[in-house]
Amino acid sequence: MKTYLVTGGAGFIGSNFVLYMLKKYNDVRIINLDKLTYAGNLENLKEVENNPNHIFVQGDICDKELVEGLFKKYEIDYVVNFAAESHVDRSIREPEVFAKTNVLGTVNLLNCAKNAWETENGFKEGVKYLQVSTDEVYGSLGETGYFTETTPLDSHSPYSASKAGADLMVKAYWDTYKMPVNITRCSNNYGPYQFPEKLIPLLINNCLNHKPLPVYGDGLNIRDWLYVEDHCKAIDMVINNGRLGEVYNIGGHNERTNIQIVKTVIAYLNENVDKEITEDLIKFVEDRKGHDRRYGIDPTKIKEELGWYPETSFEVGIKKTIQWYLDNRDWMKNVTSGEYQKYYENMYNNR
Ligand SMILES: Cc1cn([C@H]2C[C@H](O)[C@@H](COP(=O)(O)OP(=O)(O)O[C@H]3O[C@H](CO)[C@@H](O)[C@H](O)[C@H]3O)O2)c(=O)[nH]c1=O
Repeated sequence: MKTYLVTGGAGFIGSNFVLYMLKKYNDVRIINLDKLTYAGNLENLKEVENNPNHIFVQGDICDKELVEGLFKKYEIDYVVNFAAESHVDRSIREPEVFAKTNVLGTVNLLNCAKNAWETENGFKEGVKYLQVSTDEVYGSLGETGYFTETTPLDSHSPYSASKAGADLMVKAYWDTYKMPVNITRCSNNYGPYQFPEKLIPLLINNCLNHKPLPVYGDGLNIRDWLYVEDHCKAIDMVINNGRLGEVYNIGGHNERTNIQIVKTVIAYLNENVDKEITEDLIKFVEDRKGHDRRYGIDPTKIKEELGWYPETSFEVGIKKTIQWYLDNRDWMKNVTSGEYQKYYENMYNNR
């Protein structure tokens, strides 16, 4: 039995990872540490609520005593750090919280892991710290070319700067102490349980409520979309087989302009749900400050070294995703109303 400390496991990618791992393996135990900010939701984990291999702990990755306590209480083999403030627009308004959670939180996790895992001759056998990072640390591409693992870091937003800072701390623990680590850098994820501040669920939510669809700038910025389950599969592979100290880029090779995404969502909902959902809802608005023009990942390294490939094409993934939000309208209502958060805060405070 391997024990994982998964941080941010009630958030979008984190909860998908927890569900993926518990479905795939009977012999893993997951300690799920999540602060339950606005973007984390225990509703995402309902399927594993009664699974004895899933232990939920509400708390902050910056809390040294708490994290140290988890290492003392459980024999942790792997740390997978999903916990992060992740929304670029928010980071432009309030950068401090991004520096605190993303950089200092990562340092705290690294340090607690190091203290627990270090032996007289190095590190315990088989342990690993995996940092879940982002392609945004590489900055913005022109019309051609792709990010590879050797592309220099050139982050622009406070969000991506905080993620780059965290990545450099992880690298420092490898370079300085030879602590076993990996860093993964993914492109834009989409799928179930994504908080509707991010483009795709925001579009779905607004369409269903006949609200305008805000498109930043000219709508021609490009993102490389990755179905979240394919990302989870890649992380599992990197934990098990990634070469120590290495970075792996994870991307679906699905580049789309934002306006293409907007039109795809409208077309699906118009055809399947409501004829009043039309392109008239599109509203071009002021551009995001420092808006990166294009992200595109070259996933050759993870494909060649670990045999990873994305299983879900964008055409299939986007339909599955929209349908999931249609089938889970209560989830959308709960996460946007904050009701769920209050309910669970009470529940955990009363334990
Ligand atoms: C929310 C929103 C976004 N946009 C644009 C901005 C971007 O070009 C694109 C996608 O925006 P977002 O969904 O906020 O995602 P983006 O800024 O690319 O960053 C995401 O993808 C990154 C990976 O590339 C992750 O590291 C970030 O945590 C994640 O938030 O859509 C709009 O035009 N209108 C909107 O209302």
